[in-house]
Amino acid sequence: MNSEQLRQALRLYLVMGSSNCAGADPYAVLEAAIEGGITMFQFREKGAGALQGQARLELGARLRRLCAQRGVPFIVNDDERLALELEADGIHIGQEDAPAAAMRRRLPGMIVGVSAHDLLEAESALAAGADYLGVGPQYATRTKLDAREVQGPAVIARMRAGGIRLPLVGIGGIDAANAPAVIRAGADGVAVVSAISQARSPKQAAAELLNTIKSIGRNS
Ligand SMILES: Cc1ncc(COP(=O)(O)OP(=O)(O)O)c(N)n1
Ligand SMILES: Cc1ncsc1CCOP(=O)(O)O
Ligand SMILES: [Mg+2]
Repeated sequence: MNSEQLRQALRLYLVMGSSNCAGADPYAVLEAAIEGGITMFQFREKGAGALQGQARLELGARLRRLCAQRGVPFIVNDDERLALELEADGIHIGQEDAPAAAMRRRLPGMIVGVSAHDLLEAESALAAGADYLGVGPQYATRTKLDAREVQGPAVIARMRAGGIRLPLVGIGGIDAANAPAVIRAGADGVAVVSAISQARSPKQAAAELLNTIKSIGRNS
């Protein structure tokens, strides 16, 4: 996937694990979200109540197959071994995870996404060979209890003004109402958990977010 294709894939990025689905079946939630138009998926089986071991692997394999059937890139959060086992399209790592340069070397051909909270981290991720950045939390989030301070879209504008041209998504507390500010600040797309996975209709929520993003267009 070239950088322009990756920008397109990042437009509406669903990040989700079984504990984010308010009791609903994660397979059904992902299927509905794909019907609504999500363009990328990250398997993030993390936090209280998350599946472990074989159950985690089995759910990951089912979600991976669904993404492959529907042509949606499948990314694994944090776990290099799981990414290899599931033949993922990529991995997403944060500042507290394995170094991006090592992932780049050890997972040839995979997309490597890196979390960045400021211009310095964005520059380091770029130097380490990151393919895209996840920047947040943009707004208050109840999904990630150890999230850093809320940054607001201004952090994305600062990265763009500082010369960061990498494909980039905002994450954290994003919904259809505030997504336009994130895109206008220079993001290629938005990454969301609860706005889709906990919506009454994940399909409708995804479709509404995608329409909103399309109506703004890209700025970077
Ligand atoms: C697209 C995207 N951006 C940021 C993150 C957060 O990653 P990280 O900081 O490693 O935190 P955890 O998700 O691992 O708790 C992400 N997962 N995806
Ligand atoms: C994984 C992650 N990284 C920064 S905020 C966040 C959680 C975003 O979840 P939500 O979209 O429900 O606020
Ligand atoms: Mg992580």
